Amino acid sequence: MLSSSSIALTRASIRPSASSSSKSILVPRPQHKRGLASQRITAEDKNLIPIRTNLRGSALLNTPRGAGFTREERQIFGLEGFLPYDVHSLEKQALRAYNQLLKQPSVILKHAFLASLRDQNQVLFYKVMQDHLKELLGVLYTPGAAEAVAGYSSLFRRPVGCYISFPNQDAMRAQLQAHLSDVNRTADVAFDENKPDDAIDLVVVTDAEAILGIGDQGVGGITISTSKAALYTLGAGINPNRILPVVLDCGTDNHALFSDPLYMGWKRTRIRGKNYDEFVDKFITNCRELFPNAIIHFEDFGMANAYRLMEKYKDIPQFNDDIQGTGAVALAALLAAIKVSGTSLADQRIVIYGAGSAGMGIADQIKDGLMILEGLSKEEAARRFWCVDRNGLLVESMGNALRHAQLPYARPDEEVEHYNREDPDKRGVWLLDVVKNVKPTVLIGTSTHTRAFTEELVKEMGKHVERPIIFPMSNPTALCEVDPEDALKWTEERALVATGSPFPPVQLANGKHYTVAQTNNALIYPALGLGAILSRSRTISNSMLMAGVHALANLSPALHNPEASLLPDLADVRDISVDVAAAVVRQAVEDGNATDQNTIRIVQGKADVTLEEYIKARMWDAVYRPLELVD
Ligand SMILES: NC(=O)c1ccc[n+]([C@@H]2O[C@H](COP(=O)([O-])OP(=O)(O)OC[C@H]3O[C@@H](n4cnc5c(N)ncnc54)[C@H](O)[C@@H]3O)[C@@H](O)[C@H]2O)c1
Ligand SMILES: O=C(O)C[C@H](O)C(=O)O
Ligand SMILES: [Mn+2]
Repeated sequence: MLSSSSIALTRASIRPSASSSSKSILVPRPQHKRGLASQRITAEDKNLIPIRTNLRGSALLNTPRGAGFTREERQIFGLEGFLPYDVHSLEKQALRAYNQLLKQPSVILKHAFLASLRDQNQVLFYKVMQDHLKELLGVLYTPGAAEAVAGYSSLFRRPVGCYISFPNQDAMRAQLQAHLSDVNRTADVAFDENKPDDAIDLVVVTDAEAILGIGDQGVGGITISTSKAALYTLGAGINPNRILPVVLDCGTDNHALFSDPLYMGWKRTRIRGKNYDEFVDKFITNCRELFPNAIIHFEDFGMANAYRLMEKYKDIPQFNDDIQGTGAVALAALLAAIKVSGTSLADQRIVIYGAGSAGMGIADQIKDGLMILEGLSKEEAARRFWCVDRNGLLVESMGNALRHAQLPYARPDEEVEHYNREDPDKRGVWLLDVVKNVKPTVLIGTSTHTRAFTEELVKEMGKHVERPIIFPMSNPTALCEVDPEDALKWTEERALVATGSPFPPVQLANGKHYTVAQTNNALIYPALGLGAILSRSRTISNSMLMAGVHALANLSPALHNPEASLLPDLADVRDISVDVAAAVVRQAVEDGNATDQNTIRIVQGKADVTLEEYIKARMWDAVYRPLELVD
């Protein structure tokens, strides 16, 4: 990503391709102009804008393109003796790298290969990923990332990202400043001048207490931050050099890590309470001061902290991906599913299994949908939900055992007294009882409880509803509540299914294939972030989220073909992101949240580019931009 306010090149100021002559590399720097002229830059032009570097010789190999350095660049930068003779295109390099990757025998080794490739040659890494996105997302991101996080300390080769550790917190500002200086030393940060306070657009931070469905992973959580960061680049073209992936090492309560002699994090039980709050607050305050334009993405915090922090920092540009990103993608899939089933949102009876961050985030987002789209009151909307957690259905008498976010959804105890129960002696009301009594139209899994949606349960649901909507959203794959193939089989193929992790298409009796939508927040968070960054939004509001939901739901293939996937393919995330980010930007402007004058003028129709063109022109591409020698 580049800073929208700092783009200042017009088409006329951009030189032809660097490979045309050695002189072209040495031409004087393009004239920088500020202001609205910059809106005319196009998606093609941006890749011809030179990267300026004062490095020479082998030092430049750290701004690597390996065999991709052109003949001219090799002469000018003194690289000839460092490289084999032949010049290889990025395409050829990508082919070689991909062939090497294929030789890795397991997902974890493939993940490690990709991590090394990213360290060695960022552009090549993104090119390989982009060329094989569908296949490699599952290696780099969910489910592959889970294994890499869990095995972090044994697999470690070199540090990536930013480690902020509780025992070192006194020097936190200096640590973050060191990262900022590092970013500012990176050649490919901005398309024009690199203003020191403008270099970081995005901070992706985890405290690693609730990584995917695999729990507390301590310092290994950095890999979820770096994986999510890579998705921002792949999915929304945010410049990878302008993203800071962070782990807040608050200790760990995972005893397996604790007793591992190779564990690399801080070997203490997790800090809690005041110590924790002050530590996080110090981090956020420093980020706001040092990176004033950056948005903050919270990832995989434990539920209690996740909700508290989201509320505490609601006035700054931040969001919690597990709560808000997941809620948004689930609502988009649900809007598509109800269209296919020919029902309305207000008609749904929704059972959520796993009332944690994701489950309650989904409930909140659907509740907002019911209020905005169907005109229901908050209370009426909340009555559409039955949430089941470890102790069974959430009911009012659970009192203090209910978490704050769960309170609106607790059912009156009288209601369940008359339930037919499998086992009336059990204290709680369990999922099967709930399904039998509620006869839900929608069943969502965010429980981490593998195969909890049993044959009996799914068949029971299918008895009462023509098109059961079943979203087993737990990640990674092994924790999914039901295999989509089973859900379809047990409902005579009537179910509308979407999962959090990728699943192959299911062959139907008629020989056709049912594509299972991957209802993963990766389909929306990159564009949400992009929209917030481009508009320099003061906050990330619910209405911006809802705008993103509608844009995503409108791209559902199922709207045109009821047999098609409920959501567009994650492999097309980059195109999807243009529409979603545009919707987010428009909403930010409409809400008065946007502060970037360029985007405001474009949305108001006062510029000669469309918002979509402008967004595409600001996306970072995996290409070798020409190099420009400076002293
Ligand atoms: N598809 C997506 O985009 C997406 C996004 C976020 C989270 N998730 C997945 O959702 C799952 C939960 O994540 P989270 O962040 O909400 O975690 P969380 O820990 O906040 O929530 C999990 C909840 O499930 C409950 N639970 C655990 N075991 C249970 C059981 N056997 N029966 C009933 N309830 C049980 C827990 O008590 C907790 O309330 C994870 O697998 C995660 O990967 C998916
Ligand atoms: O990381 C993912 O795959 C989605 C989500 O944020 C999760 O925690 O499972
Ligand atoms: Mn997550």
